[in-house]
Amino acid sequence: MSLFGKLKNKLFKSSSKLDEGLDAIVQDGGVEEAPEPPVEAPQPEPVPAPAAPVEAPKPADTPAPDVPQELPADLPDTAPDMPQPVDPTPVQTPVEAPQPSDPAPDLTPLDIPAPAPEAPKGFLNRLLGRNSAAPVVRRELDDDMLEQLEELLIASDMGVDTALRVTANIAEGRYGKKVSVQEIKELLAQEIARIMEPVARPLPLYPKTPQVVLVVGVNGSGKTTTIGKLASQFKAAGKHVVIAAGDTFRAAAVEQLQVWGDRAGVPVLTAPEGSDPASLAFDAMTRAQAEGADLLMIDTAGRLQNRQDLMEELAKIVRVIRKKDPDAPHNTLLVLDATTGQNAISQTETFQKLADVSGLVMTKLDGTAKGGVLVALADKFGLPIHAIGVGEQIDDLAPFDPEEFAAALTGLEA
Ligand SMILES: Nc1nc2c(ncn2[C@@H]2O[C@H](COP(=O)(O)OP(=O)(O)OP(=O)(O)O)[C@@H](O)[C@H]2O)c(=O)[nH]1
Repeated sequence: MSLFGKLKNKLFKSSSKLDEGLDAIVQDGGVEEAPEPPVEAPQPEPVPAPAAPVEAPKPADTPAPDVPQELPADLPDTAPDMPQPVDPTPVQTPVEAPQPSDPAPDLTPLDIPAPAPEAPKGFLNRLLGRNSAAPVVRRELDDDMLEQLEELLIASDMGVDTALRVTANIAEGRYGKKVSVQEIKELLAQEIARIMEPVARPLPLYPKTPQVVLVVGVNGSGKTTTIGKLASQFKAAGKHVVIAAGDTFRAAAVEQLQVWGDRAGVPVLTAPEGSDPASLAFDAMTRAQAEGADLLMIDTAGRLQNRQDLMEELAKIVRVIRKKDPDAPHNTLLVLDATTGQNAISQTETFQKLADVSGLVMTKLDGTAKGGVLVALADKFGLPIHAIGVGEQIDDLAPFDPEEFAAALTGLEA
């Protein structure tokens, strides 16, 4: 299965709440209606007989057009949202994160047949056993329905403000009209994709190295795993990566990061338990500069129980690495766990006060029904979403694709 197919499947697990809720809303008070009459293919105009006989070309002589049958239907020509390799010539503007030079085997599926060209309308439905003449339930988009919709979006963690605005946008110009489940899903997916589009941006890469990426987030949000996955992607793209295990207070956290460093084939700098994380960050910066590393990723502690301590710790790390490079850290990634729902909002607020957060990675989007919080985050903070975690394996970090996400969240079938 392709990476995108896999991602979609994983994300679809998160859709059930919204998906089922939308079905229920339209069914509730909806009326079964006869389907629209099938659209007939236009008949060619009768052509008047030519005055003189014209020899028609023999179809047998014409070679059949070479129609590719094996194109992967769900793969783009290039992976537009995947991180792109960096041009070695220095550039002033940030460039996107690199794409692994060794594409995962998942990226080359060839067994998904492309739909036959020129298929008549309804052909696919008939092929899939869907009766295009089956009645469709439609419900009038009235106050009751809009209220139910708002409640559903709020329950799906989109947040009150976002839910109200999305519902209002859906109602605009359609109030009093009848909509089917498919139509409401399409409208909702469009609204969600529109909100998410501006924040879907890969981690920018800068020509100046080492680029320092400070990784923050509460314990258990997936920082270690995300650092390991990112390191593996950058390493595969030919980047020299160094990791600093900055959560020096927990031996288990350091060990875990070493495991991920080994998996990614990237060195992990550690310091004795309880030592100063800022001192480790300074040493790591020295080593990264000496080795000509492209990226230095610094893990940090996530103890929100004592915010003052954590704030001072993060501030000290930043002060110290700025002695080596006044522009560092170049990115401060906040890692959020999607399964925490609305907590992700308060965590973002808190970490924005503790550190200069420049972008987000949302983990554990596989198998959660709380993916809606991403919409609220995008709407409220507008921070770039660099990547999403969709599993515990090293290749389970994907670029964020707003349309795919919106379709998965609403249960919209392609
Ligand atoms: N299903 C799933 N699990 C994930 C994902 N990302 C991380 N995890 C799991 O979440 C748990 C916590 O991840 P860590 O990377 O250790 O989190 P952390 O923020 O470093 O936590 P501390 O080490 O406690 O600070 C682990 O069991 C990971 O396997 C993801 O995208 N999907």
